Amino acid sequence: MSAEYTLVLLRHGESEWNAKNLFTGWVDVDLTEKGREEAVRSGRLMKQEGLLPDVVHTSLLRRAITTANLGLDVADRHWIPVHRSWRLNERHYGALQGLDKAATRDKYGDEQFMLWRRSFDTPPPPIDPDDEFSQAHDPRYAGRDGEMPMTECLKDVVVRMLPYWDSDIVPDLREGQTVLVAAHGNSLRALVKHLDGISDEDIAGLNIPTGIPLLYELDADLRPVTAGGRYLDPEAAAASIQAVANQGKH
Ligand SMILES: O=C(O)[C@@H](CO)OP(=O)(O)O
Repeated sequence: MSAEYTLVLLRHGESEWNAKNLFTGWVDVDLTEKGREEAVRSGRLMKQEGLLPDVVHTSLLRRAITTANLGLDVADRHWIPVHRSWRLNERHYGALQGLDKAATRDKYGDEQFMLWRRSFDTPPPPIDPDDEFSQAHDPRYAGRDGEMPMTECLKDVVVRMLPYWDSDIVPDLREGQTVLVAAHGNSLRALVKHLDGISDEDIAGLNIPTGIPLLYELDADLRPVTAGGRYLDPEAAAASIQAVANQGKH
């Protein structure tokens, strides 16, 4: 299999709610200082590897948008076209948005906590539209009434993300562009599941680190030449993956 297309996936740097250990989902929190440094470093890594994106796709959330901006600036690619879609947003965490992960684990137990966090098809309870952490009245989603999630499991994310992959990202790849997708832990898990053909069970064990570019070289059928792709800094990725997996533990 020879590499035909170049795709770079980038989860945003550490967010304020990652640092506080809160379920985030669609809540539009900013990066921490550490998250900004991670974003800058991601740009340096791309530049060092000569991986220069021609186009970037992001979610509608600040942490992904700012990560892409900071990284691309360092890589001198601040000028490339940008496309944004709610379909790349983080998984909507329903009524868990804004709750402390460790307290939620203590209250509901390990099994329920992991079902909500990592099972493929068990969504958390839906959020009340008038909850302070609901996006029901957020103008960026105006007119999306039918499509506006109140909670999502990973399966739901796959269903809403894949149409954008097919309609917007794949055509850029087929044109031979190096494509950067700057998104989120769970929207990228959905994409990686699709690319690598990971089963509904095994995807539970896959975590994406913050701020480390993940390179996928794809063959003519858009299949990864190397399963799982390659992190540009594998050591930092391994440490960060462990930290994500451990979230919710005291
Ligand atoms: O809170 C969230 O939105 C996500 C990503 O930060 O967390 P988790 O890794 O627990 O799915």
